[in-house]
Amino acid sequence: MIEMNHLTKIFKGTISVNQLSLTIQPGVVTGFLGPNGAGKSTTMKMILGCMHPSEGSVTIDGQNYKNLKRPVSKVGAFIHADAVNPKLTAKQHLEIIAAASGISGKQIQTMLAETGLENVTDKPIGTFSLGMKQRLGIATALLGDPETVILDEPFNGLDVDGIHWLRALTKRLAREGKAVLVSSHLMSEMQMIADRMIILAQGNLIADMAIDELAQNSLGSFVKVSCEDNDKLQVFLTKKGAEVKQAENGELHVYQLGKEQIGMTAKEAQLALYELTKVQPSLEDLFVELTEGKADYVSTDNLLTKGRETP
Ligand SMILES: Nc1ncnc2c1ncn2[C@@H]1O[C@H](COP(=O)(O)OP(=O)(O)OP(=O)(O)O)[C@@H](O)[C@H]1O
Repeated sequence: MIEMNHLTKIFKGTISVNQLSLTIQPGVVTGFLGPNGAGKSTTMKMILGCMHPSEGSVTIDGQNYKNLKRPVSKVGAFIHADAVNPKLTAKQHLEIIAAASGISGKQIQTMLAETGLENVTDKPIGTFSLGMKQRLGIATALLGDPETVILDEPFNGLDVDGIHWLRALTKRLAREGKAVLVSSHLMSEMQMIADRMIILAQGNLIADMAIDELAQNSLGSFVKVSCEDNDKLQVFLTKKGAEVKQAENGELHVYQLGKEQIGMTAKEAQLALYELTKVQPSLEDLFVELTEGKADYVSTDNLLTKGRETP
């Protein structure tokens, strides 16, 4: 489990991560979503002790990363596909890490099989495609069978098979009870795998909720309605307190009233309904809605009094 408490990073007066207080729970896949420069990588680097917070703190199972007794069994991370020596083979790369961390050779074979790299174990990493390097990075992260798994943009460069494989893998890791934090720009991908979603924009927390909750809380969900006289129904629905927008094709998009209430209102107005469909916005719609106008950089004045820091 990862716990952040007012976690903040300031680079030369600019806030990159602003007062994040969050918990990444075991047993679930938590999606970490945000546009370029939102602060996802900076947050992950602070979790992993590669960067010092300017303010606040972050712990893994109650400890700072540097105080963890056997870090490989606590947390495994994939941050950069290129953070490897290209002259080494995949097997040599994993052997070096395993030797340094007291991990058995059997576990190397398991990870090579798990990540689909069995046939290229003896090839230099420099000859690998981006997708193969991603797989190797994930194998490295999982080598110590860690309780917490952090994957930064793991879907980059994966082909269709790789995407399916990674979806299944992240879900399985969560089912095994691990805390799985996955960052991505790909909202559709996050929708497929995440149980919970953390959304950042310009370092600020925009949302931290279960996927279902996120969709329900959105003002964007509505009921699509069509009947024999849409104009007449619109008048009736507005009287009941609904907000109604008429689309270009004439159908009504009804907010703040449920399907049953809309159906009863149509019955009252003696109108035959042709369509009554609840429309949940996609994660992409939600993201636009949640970040709109809320992502401006906040003033750094207060934080700057507590110091500025470079990495
Ligand atoms: N070492 C650094 N020095 C100065 N500014 C930095 C440094 N690292 C990150 N930043 C700034 O912090 C902000 C957040 O960057 P970060 O890489 O964490 O975002 P991100 O959400 O991971 O984006 P991306 O998906 O593009 O990698 C950006 O404005 C970035 O320019």
